Amino acid sequence: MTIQLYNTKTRTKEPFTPIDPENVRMYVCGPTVYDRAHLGNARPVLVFDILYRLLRHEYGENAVTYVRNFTDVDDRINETAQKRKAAGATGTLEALIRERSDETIRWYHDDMDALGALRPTHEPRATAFIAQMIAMIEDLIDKGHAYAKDGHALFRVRSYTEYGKLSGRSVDDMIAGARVEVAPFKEDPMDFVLWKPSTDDLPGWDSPWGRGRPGWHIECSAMAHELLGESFDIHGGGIDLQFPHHENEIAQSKCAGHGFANVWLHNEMLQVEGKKMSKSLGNFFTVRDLLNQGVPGEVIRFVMLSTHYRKPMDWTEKKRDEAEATLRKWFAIAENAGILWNEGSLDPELMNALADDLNTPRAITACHRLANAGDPDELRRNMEILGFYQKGLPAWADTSATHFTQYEEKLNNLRNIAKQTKNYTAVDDMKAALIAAGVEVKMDKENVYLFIGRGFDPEKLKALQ
Ligand SMILES: Nc1ncnc2c1ncn2[C@@H]1O[C@H](COP(=O)(O)OP(=O)(O)OP(=O)(O)O)[C@@H](O)[C@H]1O
Ligand SMILES: [Zn+2]
Repeated sequence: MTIQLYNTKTRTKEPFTPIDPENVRMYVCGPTVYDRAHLGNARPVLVFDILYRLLRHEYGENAVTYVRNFTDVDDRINETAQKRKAAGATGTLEALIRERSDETIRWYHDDMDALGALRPTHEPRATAFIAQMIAMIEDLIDKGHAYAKDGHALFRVRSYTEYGKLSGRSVDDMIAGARVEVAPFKEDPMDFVLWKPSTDDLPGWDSPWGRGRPGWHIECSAMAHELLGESFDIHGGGIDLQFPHHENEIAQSKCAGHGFANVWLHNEMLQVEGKKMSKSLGNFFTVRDLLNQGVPGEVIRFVMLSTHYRKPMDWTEKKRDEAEATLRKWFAIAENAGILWNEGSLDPELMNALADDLNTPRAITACHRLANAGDPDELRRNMEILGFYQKGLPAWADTSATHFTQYEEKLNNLRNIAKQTKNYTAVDDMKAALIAAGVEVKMDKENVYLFIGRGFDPEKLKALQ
């Protein structure tokens, strides 16, 4: 199978050839861990999860190294820690900063696990690689690509003639269009920060330029180099990072003499009314908000994969409902799979779609066809590669009749008693509790029938026992 990927660097779809098929290497820019991830942040996670699965399928489970970092040097993390300290929290500021990053990472894992995203091979925290960042900056200064001034280290953008190639802009256009900061310590307004001083009340690390902290861009260059080597195959992230973040990563790494990434992949944005969902615009909701509203992780995943990653998309109730209905149908078929469901091959149309620059909408169409054909083993196998079937059948889609029998019997008994006593309170109460647990209740003269409804919560159901 030939995997084709759209390389932002060349603006063409290219056949993918790894440097070393026994160790295919991918780096994706991860989150700044200051707060819960919003739904937009989940898009790159799911897109690169599909690519990770595809590469593992093609080259072998142990032949792919996937690195996604945590940016844990950030003013917004510090602010929360400072507020907690001011409110009387015990511990040093460093400890409170660490606590904030730790809890955000925990949330991130919980949320992305719920979407069925596999954990990357390495999830480095920037603060664990400060020494490598300092070494890389020193090297750039030695080579004349960077300079130190007033406690800062800056990258000399005009020393790298290829600057702007990834995003297809010239340095002068970028100066005209971008918000470049003019500062007394800069030779040129385009130059960007590799290292900056820290104030006494904030965390900092000793460096040849004084106590300070790294700029955001050097973090990714240093971690990618340390964990993936001089050259690697794929670098990914959202299109919002193409400039300046990725442009700067390339400049730093190339000038340090590294080959860096061969293929650049960028996912388009999740939007709200035509605008990027973002923290700064305030037009966001978190993955956890949706999960708490009873939207299953599989449904979120389905909606996200229904649009090709290079197209902008939005989240709508209609998409959610359709995704939920489709998955219910698929799970109802796939749950009848036999123990050897994993033995057969994957559907060629589905695999071709994924190999064609991760065409997940076409892969989903192929899955629809398999569902209509009705072979549970085959459907389950193909749902698995799309990540819909991670930990067995999800409770919300469990349609097995026995699941509800005890509750149906109990409600029926209550009704029989009520028919004698003419007091229906207990029946109405149980019905209300079932509905609150997301169960649909239907009754005819003889029987009670229960079905899984919207927002089904097995825990609430258990409380009714
Ligand atoms: N609306 C979006 N749609 C798709 N991807 C997004 C969106 N917003 C951010 N991303 C991606 O999420 C990842 C994590 O980004 P980062 O931590 O910088 O986001 P953030 O600063 O929390 O978000 P914001 O951009 O809302 O301020 C990056 O790969 C970024 O490209
Ligand atoms: Zn990055």
